[in-house]
Amino acid sequence: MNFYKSAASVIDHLDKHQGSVKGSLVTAGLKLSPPETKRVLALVIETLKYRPVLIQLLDIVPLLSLERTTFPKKTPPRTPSSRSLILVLLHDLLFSTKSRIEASDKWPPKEAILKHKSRFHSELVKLQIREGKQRKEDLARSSQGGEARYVRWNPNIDLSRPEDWSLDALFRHLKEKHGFEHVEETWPIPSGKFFMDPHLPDCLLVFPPGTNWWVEDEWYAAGAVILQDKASCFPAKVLMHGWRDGEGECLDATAAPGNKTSHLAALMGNRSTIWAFERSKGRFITLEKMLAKAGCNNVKVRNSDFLESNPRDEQFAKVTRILLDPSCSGSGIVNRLDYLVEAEVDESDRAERLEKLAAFQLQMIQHAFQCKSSLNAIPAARRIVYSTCSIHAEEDEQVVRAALQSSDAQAAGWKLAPRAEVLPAWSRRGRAEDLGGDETLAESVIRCLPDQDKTNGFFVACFVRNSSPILKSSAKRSVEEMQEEDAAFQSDLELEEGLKAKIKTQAQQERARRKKQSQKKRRKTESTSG
Ligand SMILES: C[S@@+](CC[C@H](N)C(=O)[O-])C[C@H]1O[C@@H](n2cnc3c(N)ncnc32)[C@H](O)[C@@H]1O
Repeated sequence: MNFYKSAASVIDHLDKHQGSVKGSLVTAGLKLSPPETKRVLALVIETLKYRPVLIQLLDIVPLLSLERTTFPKKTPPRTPSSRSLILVLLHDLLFSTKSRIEASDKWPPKEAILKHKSRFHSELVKLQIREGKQRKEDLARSSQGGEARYVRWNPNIDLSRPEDWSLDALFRHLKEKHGFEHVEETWPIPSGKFFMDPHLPDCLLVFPPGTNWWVEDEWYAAGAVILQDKASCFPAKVLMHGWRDGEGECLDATAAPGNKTSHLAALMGNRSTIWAFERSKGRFITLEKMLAKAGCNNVKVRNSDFLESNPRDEQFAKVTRILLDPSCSGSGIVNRLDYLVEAEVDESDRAERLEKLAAFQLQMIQHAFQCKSSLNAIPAARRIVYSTCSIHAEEDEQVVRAALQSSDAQAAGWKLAPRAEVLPAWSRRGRAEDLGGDETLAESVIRCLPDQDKTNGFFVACFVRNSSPILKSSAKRSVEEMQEEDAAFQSDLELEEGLKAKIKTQAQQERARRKKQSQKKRRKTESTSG
């Protein structure tokens, strides 16, 4: 295999399994001499440094579709993906010291790329100007990383305080105090601009990398904005799909530091109850502080181990939805490049560590599967979201598969929610090969890849069961109930499809209700005093 193909195979392998570059050389089955190893390692690391820029260029010059014959969508087994091959070749053409691809001019992949050489060069110059970089080398991924900074607007503060902390007020604040202008989604994000994220249009603001207006800002100090990566907002969003007031309560089994708990509280309009478990004493203190700052009024915190809780305890009888975001390897949190060059970790140590984590994660899911009411023998919990910030299939799809196959799942009828209920507009889904080849299961879960999705690496799966006291079978539901449910579902879809229908935020609705109430009170007082 030639030098470029070897490097591309390593990148494929890293994307799939993570680990160090050196480790990937071995596990990708490449047998190279020491000088070849050195050369391949250097190319992989350099390509990964420039990957965000290379991907932006490939969005503008879509080589995969322009040169489909040379770069097929599916490549034969034991050959690298076309995308990774293009990345390493393009890296050498644009960023290597010799600015050329070191292969015969007759090699079809080189020929195909060279056809578009001048276009790539001119687009690179444009990008450099847009980013304000003097040298093209300055486009390399820095240790700050990322293409965006995400900020979640927290409506709980607006709901619980007399002042105006609404989204509109935030937009005004950003314009007047920091000179930030609200625009439509644009990549790369121009400096001084921000937009609402198309997948979370009601709460997530997207700023250019390097933004830090919140330092010593009153909105941040008040807890009205929370710094939270986009992918980590997905679990609460998926868990609360179709939620209505009066449905029941929620449980967050692994809550600290509390970002997802406070997001859940916001999606519940700060009403009903969230039971929040945290095992560690130190992290529990952080959780309490965080929830107080975020104005969460509906959380009952427990400094205890979820696995030691009794899932059939009467106090949890009303819990219909559970969030499970257990400890994981954190391999998706990539804001530094150290994982690329870390000393080679012994493969067997790595496998053992992942095995232990996966066993714990599975145990947590199975414990949650048992949540049901002992009062009336009607299962209450009907929706469980499992998430990790890991990109290892061992902690993601493989745990989900084992959970589905467990006797607890089979006995209680737990299965995966369909894609339509799990952020359907998010295109990167699970790996079928780690779900027994089942494409439908793979479609049901979400994956995020660092660099490629402008988020941390992340995984979300949603288990559901039908035997719920709330969702009656369609035969028993009235036409009105079904229409209402369809409407709720449709509105979720519309939001997610990025149609950004002008919806009233919960805070606006709450303020209107409060205003109406006080007008009513005033009229009453006026009529009695008159
Ligand atoms: C990935 S973090 C959760 C992050 C949190 N969901 C957030 O978004 O801010 C996992 C947390 O679960 C806690 N934890 C791990 N095992 C637990 C258990 N069995 N019961 C309760 N908490 C647990 C850990 O101490 C850690 O704080």
